[in-house]
Amino acid sequence: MIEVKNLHKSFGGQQVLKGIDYVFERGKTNLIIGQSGSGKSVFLKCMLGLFKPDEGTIAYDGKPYSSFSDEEQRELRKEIGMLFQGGALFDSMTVEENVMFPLRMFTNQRKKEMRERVQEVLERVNLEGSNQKMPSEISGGMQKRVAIARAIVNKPKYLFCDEPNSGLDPKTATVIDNLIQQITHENDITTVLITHDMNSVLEIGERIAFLKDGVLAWKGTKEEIFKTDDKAVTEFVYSSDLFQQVRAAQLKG
Ligand SMILES: Nc1ncnc2c1ncn2[C@@H]1O[C@H](COP(=O)(O)OP(=O)(O)OP(=O)(O)O)[C@@H](O)[C@H]1O
Repeated sequence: MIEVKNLHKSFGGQQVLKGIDYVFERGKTNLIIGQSGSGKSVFLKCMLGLFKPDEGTIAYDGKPYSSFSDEEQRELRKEIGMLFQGGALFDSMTVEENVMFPLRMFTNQRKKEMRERVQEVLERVNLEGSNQKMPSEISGGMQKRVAIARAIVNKPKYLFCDEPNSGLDPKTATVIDNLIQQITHENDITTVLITHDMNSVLEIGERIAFLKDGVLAWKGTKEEIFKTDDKAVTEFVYSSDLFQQVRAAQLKG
């Protein structure tokens, strides 16, 4: 669980986050949605410790980050898995080397142990047999699965995903969404996922935080987002054809 209280962040004179209170639940896919420039990435970067909030607290399983010692900050970094937009694999490394990278960085495991763990996670993302391939030799969807394997290889407590679906066709995007959700449930991870994809909202929006101009304008579930009359949310989600079609079907049925 990640508990955010009264989070403020400005750059120069521009207030980007204006006092956000929110709880990201453990074992759930927690989505952050909102228009471009609403502050989603800045919010994520505050939780990753890349930006220092001007005001407010972020607590990881009950412990505020501001009270962490240097050692505890290092420990927290080990407990975080990150899935970057575009996958961000190392092009010059094989699939196995990519996935092994966090183990080399953060553990003292022997090669045999690391290889066994890599094998386990590659099997989990259905990529057994691809260990020695280079990223350029596999499809975009497979690259995302390698990136997921790398993000979970260290058994993270927290998984942050920045638009994990970007650049994928809708069917592959759904496979990736479902995989992230299954892994979140299986391992009881607190998963925070930024998305622009309304299909993801429908598929895995167990908890949704809607940001508007740096304010948490609405929160709820994928079931609730169809029922809300909140103007800011409806304006945003019904700009998507998919939502309009689902709403029309609901009204008919
Ligand atoms: N390092 C920075 N320095 C100055 N301003 C920044 C910095 N990072 C973000 N901003 C500003 O904060 C605002 C919110 O940006 P942010 O990237 O969080 O939006 P977003 O909701 O993630 O948008 P998008 O959906 O397009 O990725 C923008 O006006 C942006 O210019």
